[in-house]
Amino acid sequence: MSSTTWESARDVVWHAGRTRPLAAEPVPVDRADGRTLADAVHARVDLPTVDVSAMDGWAVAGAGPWRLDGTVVMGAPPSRPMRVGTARIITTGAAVPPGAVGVLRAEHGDLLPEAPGWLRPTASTPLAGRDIRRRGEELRRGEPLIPAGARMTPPRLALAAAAGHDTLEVLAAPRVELIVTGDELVAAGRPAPGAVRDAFGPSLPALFERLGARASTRRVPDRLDPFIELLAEARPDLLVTTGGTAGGHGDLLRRAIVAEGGTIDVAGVGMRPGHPVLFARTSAGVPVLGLPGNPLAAFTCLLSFFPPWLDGASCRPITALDEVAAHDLPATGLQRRLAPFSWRAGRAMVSPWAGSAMLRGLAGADGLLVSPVADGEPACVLPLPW
Ligand SMILES: Nc1nc2c(c(=O)[nH]1)N[C@H]1C(S)=C(S)[C@@H](COP(=O)(O)OP(=O)(O)OC[C@H]3O[C@@H](n4cnc5c(N)ncnc54)[C@H](O)[C@@H]3O)O[C@H]1N2
Ligand code: MOO
Repeated sequence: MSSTTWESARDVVWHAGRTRPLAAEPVPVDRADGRTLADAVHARVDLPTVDVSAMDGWAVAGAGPWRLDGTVVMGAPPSRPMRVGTARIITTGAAVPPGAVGVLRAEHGDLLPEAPGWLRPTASTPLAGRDIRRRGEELRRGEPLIPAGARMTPPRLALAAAAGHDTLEVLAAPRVELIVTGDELVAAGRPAPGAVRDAFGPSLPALFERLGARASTRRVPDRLDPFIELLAEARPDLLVTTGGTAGGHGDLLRRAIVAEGGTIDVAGVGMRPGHPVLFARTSAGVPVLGLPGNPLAAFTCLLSFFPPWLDGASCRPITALDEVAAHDLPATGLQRRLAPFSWRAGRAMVSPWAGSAMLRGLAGADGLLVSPVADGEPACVLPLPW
């Protein structure tokens, strides 16, 4: 299969995710922050559940002065009906008794010193319906509140709890199996001249965690047989490999996928760095994202293709990217260039360390810029999850 455009490759990966959605599981509301909803959340009650006071003061019936007639108990259902000419002490959020015309704020009334137990207004504000939050004015029972595929945030947790939910159906965190190849790699210490310290083992699991996934990591020798065996046995939601993608004599991944009986959907993408990236499925249908070994290329590919895969597997549309008009990345046609950038005076400025094998640019960047197709067009921004 020949090289695919960056956009089409993101679509292919999204569709692959969509055909194998993540499993759903119930979690208590207070454990659901950051999780993705498997089902839409609907209101289980009207909010407010009854007419409630919006202020501290008195619920009043008829025009003043009023005779004081007790206190509304906070959190209790609406109390006995009020008679015209009476007032009841009420606090913010307490149920307004039937028969009340409105709420007189504490600062707008006075207890009469000459007539204990009587209240008079001190401001001439109309009282009909005043400072009452009506039952269901925020939401109605059965109304959809948060759509399936949305990520839970603290205010969404608050909304779900307020609407009566104890548990939520969320998607299981995707299980990623990360396979790091490269016999030249050393796992610890200061690399000797010519040696290469493994940059992915310590960083990509953390990146997956930030993207909402759980990764386990394995090192595999640069030999075909163990790789084929691994592909045949792997059952994660997504298998991610690093290295061995380029079309030279190594080309370990492509040969292993074909030998295992898998299917290659994307063999190379019109992007730099990252053009040898590969997307495939094993014979058991497990999706495989093959990242190039060059460090920046691996990151540009992961940040280009993992989020669309996760959007698909979470049954939501592909997340649209922000655009930036003020940037210094030249147009490169359908062959996109991706570069770490920083904001300077409102302009996205590309890092001088944007080479495929470099890490220094990304380590200090605000985002990754994707070059426009034609001059004068905005560039788009791949957000960084840190
Ligand atoms: N004949 C060709 N050679 C290359 C091509 C090509 O099209 N034809 N493409 C170049 C591009 S572009 C890239 S990107 C790389 C992709 O290489 P591979 O995916 O095959 O990866 P390796 O050969 O295993 O490694 C490349 C490079 O990256 C270093 N590396 C690998 N893993 C790690 C790691 N975990 N931590 C740090 N550095 C790592 C590795 O040592 C190599 O230096 O191919 C070009 N060549
Ligand atoms: O695609 Mo390569 O990643 O330019 O170095």
